[in-house]
Amino acid sequence: MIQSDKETEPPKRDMEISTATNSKNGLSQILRLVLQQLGLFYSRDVNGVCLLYDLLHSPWLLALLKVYDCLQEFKENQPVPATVHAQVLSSEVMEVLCETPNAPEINELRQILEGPHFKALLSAHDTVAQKDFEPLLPPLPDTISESEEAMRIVCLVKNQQPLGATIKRHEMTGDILVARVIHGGLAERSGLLYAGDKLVEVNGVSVEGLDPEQVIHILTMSCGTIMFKVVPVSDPPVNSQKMVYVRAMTEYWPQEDPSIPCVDAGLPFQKGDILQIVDQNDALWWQARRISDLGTCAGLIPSNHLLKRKQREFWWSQPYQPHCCLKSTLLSSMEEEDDMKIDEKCVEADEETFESEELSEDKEEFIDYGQKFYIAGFRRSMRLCRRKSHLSHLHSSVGCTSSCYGVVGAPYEEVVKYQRCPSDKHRLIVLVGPSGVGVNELRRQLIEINPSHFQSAVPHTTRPKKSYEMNGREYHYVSKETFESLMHSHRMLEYGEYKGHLYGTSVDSVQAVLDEGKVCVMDLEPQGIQVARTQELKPYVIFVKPSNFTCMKQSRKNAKIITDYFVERKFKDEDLQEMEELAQKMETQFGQYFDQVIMNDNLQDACVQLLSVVRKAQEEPQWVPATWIASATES
Ligand SMILES: Nc1ncnc2c1ncn2[C@@H]1O[C@H](COP(=O)(O)OP(=O)(O)OP(=O)(O)O)[C@@H](O)[C@H]1O
Repeated sequence: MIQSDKETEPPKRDMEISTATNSKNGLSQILRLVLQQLGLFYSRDVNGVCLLYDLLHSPWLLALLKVYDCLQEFKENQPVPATVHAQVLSSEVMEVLCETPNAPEINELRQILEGPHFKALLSAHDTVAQKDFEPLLPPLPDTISESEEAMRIVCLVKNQQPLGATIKRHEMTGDILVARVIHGGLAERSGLLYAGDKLVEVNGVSVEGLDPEQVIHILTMSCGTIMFKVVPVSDPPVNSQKMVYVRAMTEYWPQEDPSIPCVDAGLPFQKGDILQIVDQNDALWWQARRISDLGTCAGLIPSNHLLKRKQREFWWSQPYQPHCCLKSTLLSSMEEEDDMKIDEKCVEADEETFESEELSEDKEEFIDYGQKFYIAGFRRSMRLCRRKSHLSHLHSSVGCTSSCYGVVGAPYEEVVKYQRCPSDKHRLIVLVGPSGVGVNELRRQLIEINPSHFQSAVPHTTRPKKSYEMNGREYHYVSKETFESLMHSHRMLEYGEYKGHLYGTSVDSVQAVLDEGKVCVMDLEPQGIQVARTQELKPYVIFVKPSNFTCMKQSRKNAKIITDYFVERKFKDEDLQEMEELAQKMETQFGQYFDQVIMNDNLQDACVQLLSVVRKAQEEPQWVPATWIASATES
């Protein structure tokens, strides 16, 4: 059939198509002309044309368009029925025919008028002509007892999806009530069931005296249409609350929660998920959707108050651990002593070697773009100081549960979409990752791509300035008192001690970069994220993650890590294992703060991804804590 069509008349030209758009010619006429045009491409075997040709040529589409054209025609002509009582007319004709003497034509007409199809046709005609589309209801009984409650019959067709309502038993009366109707579910979409409705019958079976579980069993066993007889609640609840968006600061698994009213209605979520809260009417159980699944029906989540209570209970039930999250990132003197012992045992380098290492690193801190640029914030001592706090954190956090941070803060953080105006300062870009994963390498590469746009913050130190250094370039050299005053006034994003000197990065150093209209890129220990999360810096946090051990072993075979011992050495298997382990811990403990995760396997790919993510962070709308925006408008 298609082949014969391919050989049909030569295609008509544009003239015909333009006349075909005249409404009188109808859609099927347009389709006919399109098919003729397509015939030309079909014979030339142009890619995809066969598919389009077959689709447009399908009999169902042609039939549909004909129906459409007919309806259009009737709409324009606006036909009016000659009579709205065709059935009555037909009966009258039949009566007349019965009195008429027998003749073959009269018998034939009688047969036609008595035929069931014809009668049905006349009935349909009258229904349409009288516009009588309401269903025929049985008349109301003459006597209705005053005490009888008004009932509502609700029929729902159960398909693959759940009904979207939960039930409970009234503590005093024992009645089975609709406890809640899930937003977007079948029951809610029907508009016929409300929280508080009393269930009387399900599929003709009385629920009086039954347990909610028994009612659920009846429902589970039913398929197809389910009929509920309910006594409607006198005041159906109206949800007038505005939609709220929150970031989950902890995780929740309904299957593991024995207190959830209905496990199947629960919404599991992970740290960092953005949730749309659609109903907070219940003090204990809210209804929410993940923003990645807004089309689905909502699920139950514990309210802020309930989840906090659960976290507290869980926390107290755990064996005592020195919770690292409550500690300062500053090393205790005891840990420092231990580290010194390790240094004494393993290191044969002296201060002089250290100095020359620092000197050699200085050379790398320049990038050449015809002109020399100095890149601050990559100093070995600063990185080693960070590494120490990193390791101390790793060791002290063994056994620290993932709920640890959740207990300290709220389980949900209200968020809003924030779009940075071009005149606003840039958002601080924070890179986080386990030691050696490539945080500094990526940061360095990003700055090298555009040093006039990306910049690091200049750290502070209490160590004396060396002869070849410049205040405000390698470091801001300050006294111990000044450093400590910055620490105590919370102006330090992170700080630590290395070889008896303090090192750290201040909010003001970051601000200085942002004030110049540049994007400040810094790496931070994850404990520092909370300090950096302020309205003034609006940090966008990127977690740099290692890939699996085998891939890392391959990609890092020529790479070197800096060590405590003033030398760079090749990666060992233990380094890669430790990196993987630490990355997992970081994700478990701090995943709620990560705006983006980048896997650093192939360096070039990771770099391209980083550039794109950083651009999006500055130019596209992002979810940020509502307090960042509220405080901006209030001030
Ligand atoms: N994707 C990669 N492929 C190969 N080598 C890499 C990759 N990423 C980083 N490296 C190399 O791995 C080594 C360690 O990276 P980097 O110094 O950036 O680590 P880091 O995450 O900053 O940790 P630290 O500050 O503790 O040293 C460097 O030699 C770097 O060039």
